[in-house]
Amino acid sequence: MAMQIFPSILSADFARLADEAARVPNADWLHVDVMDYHFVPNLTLGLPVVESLLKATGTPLDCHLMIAEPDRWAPAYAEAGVGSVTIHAEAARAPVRTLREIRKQGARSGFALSPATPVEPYEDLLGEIDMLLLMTVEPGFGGQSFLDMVLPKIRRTRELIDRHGGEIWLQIDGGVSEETIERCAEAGADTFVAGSAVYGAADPAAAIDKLRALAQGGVQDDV
Ligand SMILES: O=C(CO)[C@@H](O)[C@H](O)COP(=O)(O)O
Repeated sequence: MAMQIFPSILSADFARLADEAARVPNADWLHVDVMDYHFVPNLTLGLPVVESLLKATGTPLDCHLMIAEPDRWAPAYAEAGVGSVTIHAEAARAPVRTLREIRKQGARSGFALSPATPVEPYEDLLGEIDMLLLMTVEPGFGGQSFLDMVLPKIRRTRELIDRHGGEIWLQIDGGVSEETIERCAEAGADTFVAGSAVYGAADPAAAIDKLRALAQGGVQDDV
């Protein structure tokens, strides 16, 4: 299983986003946290900034919509050229329709679960999803501590995905660091969002290489 590292620009300098994207040429994708002060108690950026970032970097964008009305706004991100658009289970009112609309616009469809949201009720949705995101902190802020309680859910989700048989990425987001990434990989995650562990490092590109190697090691140790 290839391990992917997605630096979160939430921990980057928002006044220099193009430069910050260029500091991580070895990133698999760039993770963009869209927050609206309603679904989460924080406000970041929206579609106009994402459109500018698309022009400024060749790295594909993974937009994580932490907003109250994802059904209304998600398709526009896909239409703009974002490679992956993720909506939250707790906010979406018509997830099947919205996930299909994201795919119809040519993007990968992502579905996110906050730490206390169980995965089992969404098993029937797996056919509509290209990436399942398990939050390992409460959504809203970077720099929080990793929630160990999510590890059993990562294992159960890996089992569900393998049983489903599709090519669904299992993404983890929140508190991913050199201390936590091996446990997540061993539990079955293959796609890792890292904000402070990358942009808080003196050399963000080297931090990505280290995280990727640790994640790969977490899987190999388990075999
Ligand atoms: O979605 C979020 C927070 O809601 C994350 O993407 C954070 O930005 C991750 O930051 P670190 O925990 O890695 O610092």
